Amino acid sequence: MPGSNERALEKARTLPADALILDLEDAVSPDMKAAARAQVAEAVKSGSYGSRELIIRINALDTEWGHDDLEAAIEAGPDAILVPKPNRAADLDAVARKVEMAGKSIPLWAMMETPLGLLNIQEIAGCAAHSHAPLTAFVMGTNDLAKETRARFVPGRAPMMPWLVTSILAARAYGLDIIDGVYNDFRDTDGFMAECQQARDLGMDGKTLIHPAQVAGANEAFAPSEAEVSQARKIIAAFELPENKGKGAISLDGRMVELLHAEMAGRTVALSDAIEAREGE
Ligand SMILES: CC(C)(COP(=O)(O)OP(=O)(O)OC[C@H]1O[C@@H](n2cnc3c(N)ncnc32)[C@H](O)[C@@H]1OP(=O)(O)O)[C@@H](O)C(=O)NCCC(=O)NCCSC(=O)C[C@H](O)C(=O)O
Ligand SMILES: [Mg+2]
Repeated sequence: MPGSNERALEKARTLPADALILDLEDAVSPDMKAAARAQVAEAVKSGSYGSRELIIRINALDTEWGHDDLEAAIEAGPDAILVPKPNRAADLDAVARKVEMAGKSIPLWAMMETPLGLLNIQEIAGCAAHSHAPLTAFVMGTNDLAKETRARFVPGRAPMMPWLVTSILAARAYGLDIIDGVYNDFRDTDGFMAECQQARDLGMDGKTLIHPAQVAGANEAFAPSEAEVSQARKIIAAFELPENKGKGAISLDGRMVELLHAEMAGRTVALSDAIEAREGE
C-alpha cells in the first residue's frame, strides 16, 4: 500500500493478510516521499499490526530518496526491506552493507522487475549469503517488466511465463520465497482468481495485492484445500504403519507414494496448521 495513504495504513491493521508492504517507491508521488517515509516508520514502530509481517519498500539507492528511505527503514526495524529494481547483486550488497554498518539484522526482499535483473537472477539469488541482511524473498514486478519489455498483459500471461518460471527456479535453487506480481484490475474477481491459481500451480508462495478486495481470494487460492490436507495426513499415516517402516515407496489407493511425497505432505500439513493458528489469533 502507498506509504502516503494514512487510511490504508490504518485499515491494514484489520486485514487478514500475512504481510503488508508499506511502499515508499512507485505508489508515492515525489512531493509525498518525505511524509510517507515518516508515516511508514511510525507505523512500523507502533507495534500495532499483530502477527502481520511488515515490509518497507524503499526507493532504489541511485534515486534522490533511496539513502534517506534506507536509513529510516533500518531505524524502524521492519521484518524485511524490499529493494526495487535490482539489476545485479551489487545493488543488494550496497543495501546489506548499510544494514550491517548500522549493527542491525534485517532480511532483504528483492523486486524482480528489470530485464537486466532477470538476466542476472542467479547472481542476485546468491545474495542469500549476507548474514546481517540475507535475501529471503523475490517479489515479481510484472508492471515494470511490462513497461520495460513492452510485453502485454494477456489472459494466461504467456508473454511473462519465461520470467515467472525462471524466477521460481532461481528462488528454489537458493532457498528463497517467491511472491507473484499484482493484478491491476481489482474489480475483476474471475481474472484475479485465475491468476492466483496459475501462480500457485507454478509454485509461487503467494501474491502481492493492491486492494483489500483481493485478500480473501488470495488466501483461498494459496491455502491447501481440505481435500489436500486430508490426503497429506493419509500419506503421513501410511508411512507410519509398522508394515511400511523402512520403505521408500508404497502403494496407497492404487497410486505409488514415495518418501518425497511424505515430505511434501508434511509441508502441506504444516502450512494448514500455521493458517489455523493465525486464524485463531
Ligand atoms: C488502486 C487504488 C488506488 C484504489 O483506491 P480506492 O479507489 O480508494 O479504492 P476503494 O475506494 O475501493 O477502497 C476501499 C477501502 O479500502 C481501502 N484501501 C484501498 N486500497 C488499500 C490498500 N492497498 N491497502 C489498505 N487499504 C486500502 C480504502 O482506504 C477504503 O477504505 P474505507 O475507508 O474503509 O472504505 C488503491 O487500492 C491503492 O492505492 N492500491 C495500492 C497501490 C499500490 O500500493 N501500488 C504499489 C504496489 S503495485 C507494485 O508495486 C507494482 C510493482 O512494482 C510492479 O512493477 O509490478
Ligand atoms: Mg515496480
